[in-house]
Amino acid sequence: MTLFDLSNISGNRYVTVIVDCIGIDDLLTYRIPEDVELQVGDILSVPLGNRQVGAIALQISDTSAIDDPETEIKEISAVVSSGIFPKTYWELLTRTAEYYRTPVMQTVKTALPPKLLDQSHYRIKIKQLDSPAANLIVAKSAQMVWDFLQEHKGNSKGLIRRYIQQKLGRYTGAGLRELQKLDLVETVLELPNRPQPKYEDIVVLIKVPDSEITARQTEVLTILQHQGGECSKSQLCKLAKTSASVIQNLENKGYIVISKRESLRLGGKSHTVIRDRPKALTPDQDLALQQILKAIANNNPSHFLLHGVTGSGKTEVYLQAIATVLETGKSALVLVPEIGLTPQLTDRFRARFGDAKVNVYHSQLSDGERFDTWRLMLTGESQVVIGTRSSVFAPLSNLGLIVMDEEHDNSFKQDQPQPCYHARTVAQWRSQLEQVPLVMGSATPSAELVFAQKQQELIYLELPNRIGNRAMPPIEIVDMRDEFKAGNYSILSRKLQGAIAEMLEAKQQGILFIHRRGYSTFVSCRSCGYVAECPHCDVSLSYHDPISPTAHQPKSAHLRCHYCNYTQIQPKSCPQCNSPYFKYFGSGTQKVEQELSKLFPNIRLIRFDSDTTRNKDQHRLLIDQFRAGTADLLVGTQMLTKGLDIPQVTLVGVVSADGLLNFSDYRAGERAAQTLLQVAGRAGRGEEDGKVIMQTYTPEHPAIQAVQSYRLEEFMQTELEMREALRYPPKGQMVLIHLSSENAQTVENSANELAEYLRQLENDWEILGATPATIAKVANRYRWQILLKFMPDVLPNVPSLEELRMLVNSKAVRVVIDVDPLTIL
Ligand SMILES: Nc1ncnc2c1ncn2[C@@H]1O[C@H](COP(=O)(O)OP(=O)(O)OP(=O)(O)O)[C@@H](O)[C@H]1O
Ligand SMILES: [Zn+2]
Ligand SMILES: [Zn+2]
Repeated sequence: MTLFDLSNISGNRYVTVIVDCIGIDDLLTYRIPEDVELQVGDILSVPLGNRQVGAIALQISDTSAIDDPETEIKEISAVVSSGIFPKTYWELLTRTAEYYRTPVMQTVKTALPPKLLDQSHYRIKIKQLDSPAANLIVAKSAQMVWDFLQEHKGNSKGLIRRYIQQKLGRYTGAGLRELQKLDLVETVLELPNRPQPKYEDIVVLIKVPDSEITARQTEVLTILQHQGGECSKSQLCKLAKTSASVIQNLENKGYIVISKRESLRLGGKSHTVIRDRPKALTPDQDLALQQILKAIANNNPSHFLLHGVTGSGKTEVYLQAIATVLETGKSALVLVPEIGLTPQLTDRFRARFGDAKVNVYHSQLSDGERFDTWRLMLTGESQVVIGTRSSVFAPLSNLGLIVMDEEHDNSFKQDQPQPCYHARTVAQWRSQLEQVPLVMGSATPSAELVFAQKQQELIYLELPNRIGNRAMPPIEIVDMRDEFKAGNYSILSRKLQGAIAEMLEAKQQGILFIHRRGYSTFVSCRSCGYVAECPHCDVSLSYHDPISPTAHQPKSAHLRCHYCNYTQIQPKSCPQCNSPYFKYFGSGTQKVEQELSKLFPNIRLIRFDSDTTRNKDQHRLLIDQFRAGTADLLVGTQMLTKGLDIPQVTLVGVVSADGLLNFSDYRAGERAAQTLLQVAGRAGRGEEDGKVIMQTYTPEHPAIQAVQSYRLEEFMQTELEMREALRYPPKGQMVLIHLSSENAQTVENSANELAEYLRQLENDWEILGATPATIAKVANRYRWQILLKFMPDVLPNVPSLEELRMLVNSKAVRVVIDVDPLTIL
């Protein structure tokens, strides 16, 4: 405010806040008391009705947003905590809200863990016990609070703010304010204890048993030998049913050595592992690392694409870059597609940096765990945070590097709740705001990054070969039409059957991939063609065998809706014509399982799909079992494509590539090529060579051709040219507006009216729709959509979610806005 600005003579300042109160999503405005200093992002306590609630300061200004002079603007009660967020944090959140056309409040809720604003997590501490400033206390209230704090000075953690408030009531706010001004007290967010490293005794065999020792001692050493010559002392005691003294005796005699080693919590359990050492890099890895290190050293917000075939050592490059970041006392953020599916990755980080340095953050954590991890990030200590998409908002204050692994993965995009943000887009902003490099890695880069590379907006780093120059497994394409002609009606081609037989013979392991679209098995009546449909959705029900291993499902054969989970028992006869004969369509995991058991009666299978992996530890368990060799073949869906690194796998089979290709979506080709190449990359990662067999009815499809030669570059170039011509993303931009309602007519009318209104706005955009969604009804809600297509500079003209809600103006219609949708089906 300048001296001559008369608009605000009173010197009032206002703050716009979000409050922590269920049901209140609006931004509220409060007056800032004259003697209070505020920063955006401060945590406040404000009056709301007759309560005090937590709030976050979002915007500070000289003018209030409230025009009505009659409205009384209340004062904030207190600043609970100041400066706990990184400076640019709120800018990142507001930019996200703006771009994704969603209210700030909703965006903030996505980013912050629950209960953050709860005052009981904040403590007041005396800064210096006998500070002379204590003599300067004037007000009675300040003196009361000061005396109260003195009384409790024995408590070194300080007092919970709410507790002081309970004891001293209305004096607290004003009193604390004065003490804070005199710099006598400080507010701290209570931090949970960081887990301390645990150590364990490890026994290592150094001399094989000989005639010098007793039979019992020989037995203990033999057991140790069977454990690979190394295991923890406690485990050896258990396995050999012996005591610590017997083991000590063996050390004294020189057969073993006992040493302490850090025990790491891998996959939730405690494991004692050798701390992993950095590997000597290959020249390609080193070249990539050097460029990243240069950007780190110069705080250069460069964006890197680390393009490396599967198994080329990308993770090793991340690890070494992060080691440097940690050495300089800064933190690193590592974004991964789905933690549950990649426990191996987390393990590798823990093994390299130790438990205490690595925090894992994802949505499967409980509220309490999330809150604790969050607070650990706020300490400002140097650390690595590995997490799924929402960790792009991790409040690390001294960030040195952002890594995004498998950047092409669709799970980086949020579909609900809104904002429907893409973590890659947000990560790019964050890199710029915080002046840190961003490394995006992939074996199959997304069209967005290929486009950015063409525009020279990123630095391209390549790892063209697998570690140890291991060959990429050759990919054989089997034309399923030929199988049919040759009289083979099995879902498995002769070639794939042969390869499985060979694999079993050689006692190797394999993976069979089934696309999720082909996952469903439909049941239809042989005489009248009746197909059971979900009563709540516009889809057919899928058949599930009675042998399901999860407890959630009925014991008998049943039908289930994959959209709303509606389940019913498979009827004994057709409800339409009473015929008892049904036909089973599709090639779901269960059907493939049955076929395999028929062809190879002794084959040991593990089924890996959303039926068998309901609970969060199940993924890991099944993968661990498979790794340990308890099965020959892992049969599963999409989930198998992600980062699975099992050296014994020599065969990868794709039952049908067609489900991926036959999509009307403009991204289908890109997605199919990426998925198939990722699946192929699971084979031949160990000593033995691998091979891949892909079954399809359209071997001539360009995506299949590209995958077979392991070269997506040309394919992606053609894709991009095609999309550019149509002004499709990444050159153009899209926004999808979804409307849904339990009332079919209401939603249809609203959708049509909205589309009509948008057309009249005459922006430089194309409007497609309103049309019913591909699946027109889900969980009893009728769904319509409107697609906007434009060049990126038009985005700010797209109505925001709030505006759309006003335009639709019907409580019965739910509106969702999806900027940069990944599917427009
Ligand atoms: N320079 C190196 N020397 C020896 N081994 C290495 C080196 N770099 C990586 N490795 C090992 O090679 C294997 C593959 O490396 P890594 O997992 O880093 O590859 P990746 O590109 O991340 O693989 P994917 O994309 O398939 O997950 C790992 O077992 C890793 O420990
Ligand atoms: Zn029938
Ligand atoms: Zn349903």
